[in-house]
Amino acid sequence: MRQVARAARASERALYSTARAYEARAPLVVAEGNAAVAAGSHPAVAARGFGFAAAGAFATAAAFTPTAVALCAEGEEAAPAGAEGSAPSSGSAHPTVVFVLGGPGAGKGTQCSNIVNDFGFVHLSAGDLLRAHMKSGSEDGNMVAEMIKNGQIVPSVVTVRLLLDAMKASGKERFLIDGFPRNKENRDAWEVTAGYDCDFVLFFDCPEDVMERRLLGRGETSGRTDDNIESIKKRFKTFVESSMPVVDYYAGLKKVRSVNSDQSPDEVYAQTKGHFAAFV
Ligand SMILES: Nc1ncnc2c1ncn2[C@@H]1O[C@H](COP(=O)(O)OP(=O)(O)O)[C@@H](O)[C@H]1O
Ligand SMILES: Nc1ccn([C@@H]2O[C@H](COP(=O)(O)OP(=O)(O)O)[C@@H](O)[C@H]2O)c(=O)n1
Repeated sequence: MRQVARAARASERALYSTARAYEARAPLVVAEGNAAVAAGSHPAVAARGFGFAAAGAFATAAAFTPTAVALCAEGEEAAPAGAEGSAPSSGSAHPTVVFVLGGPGAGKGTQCSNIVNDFGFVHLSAGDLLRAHMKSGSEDGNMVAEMIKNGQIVPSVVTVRLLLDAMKASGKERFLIDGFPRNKENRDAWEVTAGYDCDFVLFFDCPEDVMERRLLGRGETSGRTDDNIESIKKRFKTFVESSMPVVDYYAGLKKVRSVNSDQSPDEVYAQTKGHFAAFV
């Protein structure tokens, strides 16, 4: 099984190189520095001219994606990572990546800080990276700002590049990737561009009314354009329609480690850290 998975990964790498080669023929996608993962699924982006090269590139990405997903289902990461507290085997060819998911206000950022302190992970929040990108005067800053305010998911071509650049810049090997992947396009883009899947998903489960109360509380000081009731409702809708299917997908692979986050921060952390016992 391991040999099969290794051989499959080698062929995935070969496909990935082909995707890279394709990239050279897709100028607008290259302008964002990403592989054959395009913004084509996002009408707002197409309307803003992101989608021009995307149509062809997206078709290519779609052709690669089933391979990556099949590997994810069969590969050797899937089985061991499902075990509570297990760490990836030593000599792993890629960094340890934990995707941290949960609704807006579920407490992802709060708990990530605790894990960083105790288990030596680097915390990368996709939302924080996007907000910094939006303020950096980048060409697509206005589009990102508008999408965040509307609770929409920014095209993966932007987010995956920000995440991979931040990982590289850190020089570290263990990452909590918070608020990502937020939809299927995010997930597929990650697998095609990074070339490997997460080790497991840490999922914070919290009722909507609790999250709403927390977000309105956070909004009193956060200065965030989306911590208001109108944006919050839109974010909840996006979470249910686009993000929960990703959690369900990983649950099907037995990669989800779930925590009830409708408790005090200390109680939530007591549960959370149990999932990281192998990383002490
Ligand atoms: N377990 C908890 N109980 C009560 N409030 C919490 C809890 N966890 C986080 N908070 C607060 O709720 C708000 C949202 O938490 P945060 O960690 O930013 O969530 P997320 O990153 O999932 O959006 C913050 O103001 C935070 O201080
Ligand atoms: N993978 C991601 C993560 C965040 N985002 C955007 O950033 C916003 C804020 O995300 P966040 O993770 O910082 O905040 P929460 O909604 O979890 O509190 C989302 O509502 C999206 O608009 C995105 O487009 N793609």
